Amino acid sequence: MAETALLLNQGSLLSSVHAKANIIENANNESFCFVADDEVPIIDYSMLVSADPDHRSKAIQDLGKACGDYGCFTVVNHGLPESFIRGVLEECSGFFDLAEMEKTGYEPKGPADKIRWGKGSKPGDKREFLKLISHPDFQCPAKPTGFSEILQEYCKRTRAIALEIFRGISKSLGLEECYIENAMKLESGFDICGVNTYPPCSLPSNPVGLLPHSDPSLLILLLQNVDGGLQIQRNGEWINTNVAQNSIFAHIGDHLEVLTNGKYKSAMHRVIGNNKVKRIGVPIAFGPSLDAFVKPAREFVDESHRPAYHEQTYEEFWQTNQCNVMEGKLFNKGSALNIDEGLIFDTNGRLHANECNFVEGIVVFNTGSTLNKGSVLNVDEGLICGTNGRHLFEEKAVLGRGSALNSSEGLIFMNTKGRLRKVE
Ligand SMILES: O=C(O)CCC(=O)C(=O)O
Ligand SMILES: [Fe+2]
Repeated sequence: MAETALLLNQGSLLSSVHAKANIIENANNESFCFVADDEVPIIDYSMLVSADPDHRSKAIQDLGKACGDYGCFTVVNHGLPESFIRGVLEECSGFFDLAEMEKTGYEPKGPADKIRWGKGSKPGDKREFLKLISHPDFQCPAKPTGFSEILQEYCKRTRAIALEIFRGISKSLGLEECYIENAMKLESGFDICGVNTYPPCSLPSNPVGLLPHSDPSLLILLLQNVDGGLQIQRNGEWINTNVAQNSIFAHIGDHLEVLTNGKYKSAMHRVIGNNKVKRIGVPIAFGPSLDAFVKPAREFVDESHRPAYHEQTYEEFWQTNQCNVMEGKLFNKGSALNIDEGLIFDTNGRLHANECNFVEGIVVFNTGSTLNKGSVLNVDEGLICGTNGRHLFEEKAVLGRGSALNSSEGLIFMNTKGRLRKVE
């Protein structure tokens, strides 16, 4: 992997920065400094849309492997001009340069907000962010001049790229090209564009800029001004994403995981800051239509692959996760879940198979548990706690590296060397 993280645009965000080297040298051996020697697959978009069937079929094969093995990939040769990308990043940066009073008008007021601005409030969330609905009705702050226009154009052009990727993904799953598009009613897909900035962080204190999470939606395309900083988790280990100049990072969202019944899993990711430059990240999350019913498609369900996810419309999902736009997991803190005997959650609070076994990285409420139907669970960053009862966990459960379990209501589940331990 390249040691040098290149800045992708010019001007105030200019020059090159050794972000990766700084992080590793200064991180005091804490968990974030361990980065596996692995690289994110690259998808050549021009091959994916090629008229040559051999090129296209090779690209589809690569795409399927990337989705199945990594849950993410870097898109190159997507056709967006470099000057256009630079312009988008500059205008996004310009929004954050506005006087604070221009931005506070977009502070969240209620679930109907179409534009939200705010700052990360948790330790490990150093972002200032703007979130807006980019489809079906594009919403954007009017200032600075030119911001809305270029961002709208970017969202439109990126959407066209995302649709081609969805066609490739459908084919890679052995389905009709338009399968995902039709099943998820993407013509009226609910897309959210995020614009994030992270100040340079003072190392060697904890440099996490955004805590580990997966994103709702089907697919996320992310533009960033620095090559370095975004990490994804694979097989329990963090790997750096090597996003070369003018390329776009893509990762799978939770709802594609649901639709494929876990065949293509959403990518856990986080942002590590650097001590040189402010980072700009522009993720667009392409989601189903609000009225699309998202559940494991029958093509992915059989005797040995039972439906492993909750079924709901995309709108129902947002209704129970209103305040967490682009910030987390399918089931966030405060979600009220109806618990059936034997439901399984992974350490990110995602609902898994309805079986009573322990699997690596998965926490199971077994049938002997006094967590009853109707219990409310608060799920937060690997912390799983019941508000009305005991949890029974198998002693032999093993957690994947990077899991963080904490205390809950008198029971502590510790992740010491990856082993789950129950403390009375
Ligand atoms: O800002 C970034 O680079 C990534 C942000 C992200 O993962 C998110 O907003 O969900
Ligand atoms: Fe994210």
